[in-house]
Amino acid sequence: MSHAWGYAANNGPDKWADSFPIANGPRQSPIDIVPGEASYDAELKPLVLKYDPSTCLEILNNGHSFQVTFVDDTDSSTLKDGPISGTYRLKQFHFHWGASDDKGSEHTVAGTKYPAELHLVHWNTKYESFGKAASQPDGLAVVGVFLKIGAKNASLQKLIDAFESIKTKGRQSSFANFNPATLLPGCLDYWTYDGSLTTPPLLESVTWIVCKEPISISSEQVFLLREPVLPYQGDWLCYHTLEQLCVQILSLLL
Ligand SMILES: CN(C)c1nnc([C@H](N)S(N)(=O)=O)s1
Ligand SMILES: [Zn+2]
Repeated sequence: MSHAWGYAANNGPDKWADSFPIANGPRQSPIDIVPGEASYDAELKPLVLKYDPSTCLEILNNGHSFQVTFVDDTDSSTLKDGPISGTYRLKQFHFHWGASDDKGSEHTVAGTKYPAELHLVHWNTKYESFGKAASQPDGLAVVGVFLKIGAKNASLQKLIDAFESIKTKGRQSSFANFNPATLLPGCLDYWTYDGSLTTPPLLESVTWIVCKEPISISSEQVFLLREPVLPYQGDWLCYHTLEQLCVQILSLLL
C-alpha cells in the first residue's frame, strides 16, 4: 500500500493486509459477538477501573478519529481485575462512528451494529512502555463501550464542545480534568476475548473487554460527530450532495 491506510476503496480494511499481513492473523479484531454462543467463566472478576481526571492531557484529531490522551507515567488511571492480571494504565480513549445510525461500531452483537463505539486503551505495566507492551500478546487491554441513540450525554458533550479546537487532522489542544469514568455504563458486565488492534498496525496484543450495556448519545450529538470536519469510519465525511445534507438535517427534525 503506497499510501496511508484509511477507509476508502483504495486503502480500506480489505487492502490493509497488503502492508500489514497480520491482518490475516489468527486473533484479529473486531468480531461479531454472539451472546448465545458466549461461555460463562466463573473465574472472571468484575472490572476495577480507577481514573484520575488530573491525568487527562489533551484532545487530538488523528485523522481517523479524535482521541483523548492521558499522562501514563504513574498508576493514577488504571484497569485491574476483570479478565486481566496485573495493572494496566490508561493511555487514551477514542471513538469509532459511521455516516448513519445503522453503522459505526467496530464490534457487532449478533450481527447488529451500533452507531458508535468507545475504546479505552490501556497497557500492561509489566512492560516498560506502551510501545513495548503493544507488541506483546498480553500487552494491551481495551474496554469497548457501545453508543446507542437516546438521551443527550452530558459527558460526551464536553468532548464535542472541544471539536472547534481540533478541526483539522493533526490538530491537538489541551483537555484537562476530564473523568473517563463518566463515559462508562452503570453496569460493567462484559464479554472478553483475545484479539488485536482494529486499525493498523493490527497488533495481536489486545485483551478485549466489551461492555454489554451501551451508553447514550443523542441524534444531535451524533450529527456533530459526523460534521464534515471530523472523520468517521469511512474516512473524511463530506456531504457529496446537498440532498444528503438535507436528508441528514430532516432526519434530525422528524
Ligand atoms: C496506538 N494506539 C493507542 C492504537 N492503535 N490502534 C488503535 C485502534 N484504533 S483500536 N480500535 O484501539 O484497536 S489504538
Ligand atoms: Zn478503536
